[in-house]
Amino acid sequence: MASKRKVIVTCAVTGAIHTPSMSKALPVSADQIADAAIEAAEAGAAILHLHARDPINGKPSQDPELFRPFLEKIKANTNAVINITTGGSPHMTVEERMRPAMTFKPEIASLNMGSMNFGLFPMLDRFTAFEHEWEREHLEKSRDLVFKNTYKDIETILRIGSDNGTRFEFECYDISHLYNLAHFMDKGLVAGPAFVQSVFGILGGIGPNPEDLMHMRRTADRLFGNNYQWSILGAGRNQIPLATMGAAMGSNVRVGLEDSLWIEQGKMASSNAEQVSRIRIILEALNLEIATPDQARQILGLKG
Ligand SMILES: C[C@H](N)CC(=O)CC(=O)O
Ligand SMILES: [Zn+2]
Repeated sequence: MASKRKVIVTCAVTGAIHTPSMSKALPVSADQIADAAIEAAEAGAAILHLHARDPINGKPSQDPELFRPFLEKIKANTNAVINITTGGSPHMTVEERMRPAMTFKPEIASLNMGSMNFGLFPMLDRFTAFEHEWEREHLEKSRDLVFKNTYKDIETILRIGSDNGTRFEFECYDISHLYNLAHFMDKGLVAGPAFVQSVFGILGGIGPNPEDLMHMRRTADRLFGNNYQWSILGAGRNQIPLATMGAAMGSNVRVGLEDSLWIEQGKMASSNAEQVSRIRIILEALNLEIATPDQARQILGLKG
């Protein structure tokens, strides 16, 4: 009997989009981030995508010394693959964003495959009470915010990565980002299989509709053939439905409170692990199997 397809589950534990006043489940301190990540790994996440926050007010930070304590605790308690953000927060410079990946040389780092408007302000319709002033500003300022990752920025990050043996989770928020990735593959700066994380439902990028998924898949197949591993990230309420549709089409999946605070329509998730468990039940019901961290390393060609 043919073995079941192994699906790589990524959990994005805290991110830099949501703010502490939006959900009590959002991990902020190093211990909270570590414990949430370990729980998510125990629930089935093979890859842990990590950002850091100021422990006092929860503001996103790329200070390597804020990453160090939770990285040590996570590595002491799981063999999950560590994926460190280079996106940081859209309000940061490229130099600032690169610091933790350069310091810790992780197996994987995220890489946004282009510049874009990054519309977070629609969340102001849903969330109105904020403990810290920066939280409202963070959303308000996104009306006039461009997340910058030029071809020069991307090439710089790719070269640093290859020097450190770090491979990338290529965040593709739109079709043009797939062409940017193809450009760098043609230039020999990206060795396959490329781990393509297609992002759906962030204002400024592609929408969260089944046709958008199909178009991303069709384009990626044409550009990369089978020299890529596809993964689905649905923002907000689209997280579980799009991950389900993607997995049925052959993709890997990403969940976590960075991308969505919800577990279902109108119900907030109590933890990252709850989202991992929910998608695991669905994947196993689809007769698929969860990839272990070492299987994910093998599939993605990671340094281990
Ligand atoms: C939509 C996600 N925030 C994509 C992301 O995780 C970016 C990064 O950290 O580099
Ligand atoms: Zn991220």
